[in-house]
Amino acid sequence: ARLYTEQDPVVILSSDSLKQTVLNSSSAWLLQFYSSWCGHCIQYSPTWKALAGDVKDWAQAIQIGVVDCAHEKNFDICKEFGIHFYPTFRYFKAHDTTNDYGKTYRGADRELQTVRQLMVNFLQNHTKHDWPVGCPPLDPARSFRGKLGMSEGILSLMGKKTEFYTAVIFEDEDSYIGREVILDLMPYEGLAVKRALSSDKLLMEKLGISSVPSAYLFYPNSTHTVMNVQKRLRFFFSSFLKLLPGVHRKQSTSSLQHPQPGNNGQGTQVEWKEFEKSKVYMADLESGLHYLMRVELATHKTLEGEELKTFKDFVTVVAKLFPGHQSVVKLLETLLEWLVSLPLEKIPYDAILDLVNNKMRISGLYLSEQVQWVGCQGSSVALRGYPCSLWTLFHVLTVQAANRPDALANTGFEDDPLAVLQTMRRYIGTFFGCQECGKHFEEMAQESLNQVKSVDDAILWLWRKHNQVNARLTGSMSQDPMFPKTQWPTPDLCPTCHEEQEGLHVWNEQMVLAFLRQHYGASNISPKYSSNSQPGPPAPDKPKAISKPNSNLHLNQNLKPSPDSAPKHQKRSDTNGAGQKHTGIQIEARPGMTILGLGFSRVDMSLCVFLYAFSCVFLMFMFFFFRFRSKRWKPRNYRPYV
Ligand SMILES: Cc1cc2nc3c(=O)[nH]c(=O)nc-3n(C[C@H](O)[C@H](O)[C@H](O)COP(=O)(O)OP(=O)(O)OC[C@H]3O[C@@H](n4cnc5c(N)ncnc54)[C@H](O)[C@@H]3O)c2cc1C
Repeated sequence: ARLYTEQDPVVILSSDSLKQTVLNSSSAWLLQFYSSWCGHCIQYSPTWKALAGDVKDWAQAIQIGVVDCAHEKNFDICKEFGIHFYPTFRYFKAHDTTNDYGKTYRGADRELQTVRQLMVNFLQNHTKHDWPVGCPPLDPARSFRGKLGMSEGILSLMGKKTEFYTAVIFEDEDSYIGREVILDLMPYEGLAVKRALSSDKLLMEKLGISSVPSAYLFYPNSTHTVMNVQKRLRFFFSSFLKLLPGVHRKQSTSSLQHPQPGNNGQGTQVEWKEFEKSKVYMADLESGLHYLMRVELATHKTLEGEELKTFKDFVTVVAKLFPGHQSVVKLLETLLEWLVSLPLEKIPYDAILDLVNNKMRISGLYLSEQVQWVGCQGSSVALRGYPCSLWTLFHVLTVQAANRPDALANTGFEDDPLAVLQTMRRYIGTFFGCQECGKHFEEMAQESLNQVKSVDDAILWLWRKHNQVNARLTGSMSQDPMFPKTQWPTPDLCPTCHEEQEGLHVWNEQMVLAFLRQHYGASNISPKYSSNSQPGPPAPDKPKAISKPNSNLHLNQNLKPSPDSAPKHQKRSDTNGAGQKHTGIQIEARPGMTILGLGFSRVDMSLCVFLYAFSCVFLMFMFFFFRFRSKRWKPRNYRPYV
């Protein structure tokens, strides 16, 4: 199942329901945008469920919801809300009509109590104009103004018959108990709960309160006394009050709770695909690339500075090393050419998406939009998938860098054994949705990446670090019970990788290296289940010619890369282009293209060419016509005496 189900006390939101639920709502909202593949989201889900259960009586004031950004249905909405990392926590004020995308909580402390207290603070940030319907005042009791302020208000209850109980929680100013008890009792009728501060000495003295927190109760029959609870804790105060005779839960509360939209169409049944453990599946790599390009990166509205550089380097490495189907490789190469030929320092991601989606309809470019996890499929839709495919992709790339030493020539990465790992490090640190994973990975890189001196070292470094992560996550909640985290490759996959020395298990790293080169080599990648398999077979493991940028491909031929903006490797590839093989990309008659944001149809383009040719012919004709006329005119009008 997905991380959250209808049985959980959270409201599951999706693209269909998110906006109409949280914008202009009568209550405030605290949403968690998560990704079901993100280990930290998985680990955090029990806390979030516990929090939602703990504050479910606060629903008239503030509600807890979740949005799964890994669900295809929610890709666009998560992009629109600018969700870059998971989990992202967003608050939405009640009655907010500004259509904004909420306020992000960036604190590192996500403990239940901290988040609950933040919810209280957030509620108090409302003004009296946008105060959530049904939420009682949370400020210290001062509703009756008089010379003595709040004391008089509460003291005026003494000896007075009322229709309901009034409970007053005495506490220090920074304590949350009073406000939490007020919110806990919100759906109950027959009593009012107020908060008073220990700084109100007069009131404390009059009611005989000597320590805080404590509670004082005014009965409807005008009697009053200190509330006698076993422990002065929120739960004890709240339970005591809920059990008072005559105090009932209001009938209508449940109707204010949001209906769970029938699993949101988030089907949990996925057909199981048979696969071999000893193979790598192209479908996983392509699904991973699809998710990376169209979902993970697409949450960034624009790419500039370091982000743009990281993206360009990532595309360079993948375009040159990805042993995929020609259609995918061509798409990556086209993207790379386009990126390096653009003089822009800032690129709107939508423009990149247009290319990834081949809006220009260049023949033979295609990356499937279908997600097909095979070797990376999980026993439930919430497990494995994307992070598994990302590991697989980078293992494949480290092996490709070793198997095809010339592949990165003229890219600025030639002879750099760290090309793939540094690119991965920067990608994971900059774009990977699981920020905590990125931090751990960065720590590992800082610790030992400088020890990598060859492409073989790079293969082994990534293998070691992946095993380190496996060891850390063994038994964690993100572990799929069907695919337990182990030190990999297991003896059944590679018996010679394992040895024993003095009764201790040791790796035979030479064997591990040989195994990794075979396992992640192009010939071990199965095309089974790949939606891209039709356009052409996967590229073989042989060295590939370096592509010479095809000038026809430049979206804007007038724009030459400025010396500063064109990356070093591109400048080199331009000058060394002679003798290099053509990428083989053929441009079909294009039905349309976009130049500087203006769309041109095929008819527009044909008209331009036609008019251009016609005006040339016309000008030439005019030139010869007048020249001929002037020659004839001169002798006829020659007057020697003038
Ligand atoms: C860079 C990175 C850092 C991450 N950090 C964290 C983290 O800090 N906390 C967290 O909860 N999750 C983290 N994740 C996610 C986590 O590592 C898993 O990817 C996720 O839990 C899915 O696990 P899985 O069972 O599919 O196997 P994965 O660990 O994703 O492995 C995928 C496949 O790679 C192969 N494999 C396994 N081990 C190795 C190895 N040592 N060398 C080569 N191939 C191997 C196996 O065939 C396996 O099926 C991270 C992911 C990435 C990409």
